[in-house]
Amino acid sequence: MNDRELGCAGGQFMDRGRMNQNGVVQPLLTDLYQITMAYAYWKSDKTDDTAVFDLFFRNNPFHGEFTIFAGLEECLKFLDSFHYSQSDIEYLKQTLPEGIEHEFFEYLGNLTARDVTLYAIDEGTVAFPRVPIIKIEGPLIIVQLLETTLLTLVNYASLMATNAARYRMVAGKHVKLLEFGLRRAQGPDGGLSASKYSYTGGFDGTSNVLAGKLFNIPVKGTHAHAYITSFSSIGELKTRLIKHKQTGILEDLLEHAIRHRALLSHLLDVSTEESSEGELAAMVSYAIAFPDGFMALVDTSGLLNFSAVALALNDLGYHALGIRIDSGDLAYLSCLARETFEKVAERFKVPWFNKLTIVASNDINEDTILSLNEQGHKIDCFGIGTHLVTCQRQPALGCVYKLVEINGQPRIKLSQDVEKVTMPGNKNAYRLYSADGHALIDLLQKVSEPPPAVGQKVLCRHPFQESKRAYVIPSHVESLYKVYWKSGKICQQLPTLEQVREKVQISLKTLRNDHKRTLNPTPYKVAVSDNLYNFIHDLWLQNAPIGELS
Ligand SMILES: Nc1ncnc2c1ncn2[C@@H]1O[C@H](COP(=O)(O)OP(=O)(O)OP(=O)(O)O)[C@@H](O)[C@H]1O
Ligand SMILES: O=P(O)(O)OC[C@H]1O[C@H](OP(=O)(O)OP(=O)(O)O)[C@H](O)[C@@H]1O
Ligand SMILES: O=C(O)c1cccnc1
Ligand SMILES: [Mg+2]
Repeated sequence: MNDRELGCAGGQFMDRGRMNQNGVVQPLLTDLYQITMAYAYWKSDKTDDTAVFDLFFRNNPFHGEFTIFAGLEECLKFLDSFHYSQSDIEYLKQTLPEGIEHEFFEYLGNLTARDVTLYAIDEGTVAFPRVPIIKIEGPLIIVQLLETTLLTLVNYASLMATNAARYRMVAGKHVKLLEFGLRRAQGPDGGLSASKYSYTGGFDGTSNVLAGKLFNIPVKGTHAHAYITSFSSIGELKTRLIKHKQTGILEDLLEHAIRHRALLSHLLDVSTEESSEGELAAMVSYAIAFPDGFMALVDTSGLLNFSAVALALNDLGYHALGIRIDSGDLAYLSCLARETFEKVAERFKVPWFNKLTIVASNDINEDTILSLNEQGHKIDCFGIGTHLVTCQRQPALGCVYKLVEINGQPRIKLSQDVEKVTMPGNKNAYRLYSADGHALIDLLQKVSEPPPAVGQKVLCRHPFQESKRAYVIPSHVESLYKVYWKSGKICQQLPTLEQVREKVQISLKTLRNDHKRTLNPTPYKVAVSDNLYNFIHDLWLQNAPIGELS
C-alpha cells in the first residue's frame, strides 16, 4: 500500500512536507464519466489534442456580489500527486465495462499532470461571475480527467471562505469570530474544510482540534451545558482547594465564592435562591481546573454564580476570562452581563472585570448579527456553527469547468439561457482600477490582444447585451492570472494560510462598499473587449442552427 492509500484508508490528511494534504483527494475522487470519456478519447486518438478549460461560476452566492476564491493550493497539490496507483488500476479494470483494451490501463498507469499548465487568480482574491478563476491547458485526456476533483476542491472552499468573509463584514473587525460547526458539518471532511476556509475568510479560530493541528489554526472553546448539568449540588464537589497563584497556599475556592455570592446578591438584586447550587459547584470545579482560563457557560441566572467564582479566583490571584451565553435574547443578556461586570468592577475594585469577554452562540447567522448590531449589544465574540458550515443561505457554489478551445479552435457551448453560453477561446483577465484604488471592472480579452494600458481608454462591453458598454481609463491594471503549475512543477511561491487570510481582507478593501452591502448590493461589472465581443458573437452565429418555418 502506498502513502496515498494509507492516507485514504485512515481518512486522514498526510504531512507531505510543506502542508498537509487530504489523503481523500486522489485521481479516483472523480465521476465515473471522466474515466469513460478518457477511454473514448484514447480510442479515438484524441488524447494529445490540446485543450483549454475554464473553471468559473455564474452567480455569486448568498445574494451577494462577490466571491472569495479559495482551494487553489489543494488543486496544485492534487496536480503534483496525480497518479493512478496499482490498486486504482486494478479497481478500474474490475469496474469499467468489459472489453477495455489492456493498453489503456498501461497508459493510465503512466499518466501524470506534467504536461498541464494551470493559470489562476491568487487564492484569497475576490472573484466575479464568468471570469475564470482557473484556466487549465494541456492534453485533452488529462485536463478532462481533472474536472470533478478541481471543482470539488474549489466549490466548497470558495463558498465557505465567502460565507466566513460575509460574517466578518457584518460583525466588524473588532469582534472575534469562532467556528463551532464540526458537529453539524457535512461529514468529517466537510467539517475540516469548513474550519480551514472559515479561517481563510476571516474567522479567528475554530473549536475543531484536528483542524488546529493540521492547518495551524488557533483552537478555542468554552464548555458545554453537560458540564454544568453534571453537578446538582455543592456536596458533589470532590475538590474545593486551589493554590493561591502567588503564595502557593491552598485555599477553599468554594468558601470564597459563597462569601462573594452573598455580597453580590445584594449588589445585583438577585436572590441566592434563584441561582442553582449545581451550577455553582460546576463553575467552582471548572475554575479549579482552569484558574487562568476560566470561561463559563451562563444561562439567564448564571451571572451571579459566575461573578462569585470570578471574584473568588481574584482573591487567589487569578483573572477569569469571561462567559458564554447560549440562549435567550443575546442583545439583552449581553448588555445585562456587561452592566453586571461594570457594577462588580466598581464595587469590588476589580477594573479588569469591565473587560471580561462575552461570547454569544446559538444558531447565529448573518441576519442575527445584523439585527444584534441594530439593537445594540456587548458581545465580544460570536461562536458560530450550523449556519456557517452548512452555508445555510446557499449550500453550493456553482463553479463549472468548460472546454473553451481545442487545438487552437474556439469552442462555444450554446444555451437557450444566455447566462449559460460559455465565453469561447483562450482568454486573459484583467482588473481595472480607479484612481482611488477601487476595482472598477474585470475585463476578459483574447490572449492575442495586448493588455489594457494605464491611462488609456479601453472599450469594455457587456458580453451579451450589445448596448451595454463603457469606456474605462484605468489608473492601474492588474493582470489576474499567474502560471501556478507548468512542466510538472508548482511555479509560484505559495502563500501560507495566514497570508491567504490577509489577502482576503486586502482584496475586499478594493471593492466599493455598495458591492459589499448585504441588501441589494450593486453588481460588479464584468466585461469583454470589443475584439472578444465580436469573436463570441461571430462564433455564436456560426454555431447556432438556423431554424426552418413551414
Ligand atoms: N436579540 C436578538 N435578536 C435577534 N435574534 C436573536 C436575539 N437573541 C437571540 N436571537 C436568536 O434567536 C434564536 C433563539 O432561538 P431559540 O428560541 O431556540 O433560543 P432559546 O430558546 O433561547 O435557546 P435554547 O432553546 O437553545 O435554550 C437564535 O437563533 C438566536 O441566535
Ligand atoms: O448554534 P450553532 O451556531 O450551531 O453553534 C454551535 C452550538 O453547538 C453547541 O450546542 P448544541 O447546538 O449542540 O446544543 P444546544 O442547542 O442544546 O445548545 C453550542 O452550545 C452552540 O449552540
Ligand atoms: O467551545 C464551545 O463553546 C463550543 C464548541 C463547539 C460547539 N459549541 C460550543
Ligand atoms: Mg444549539
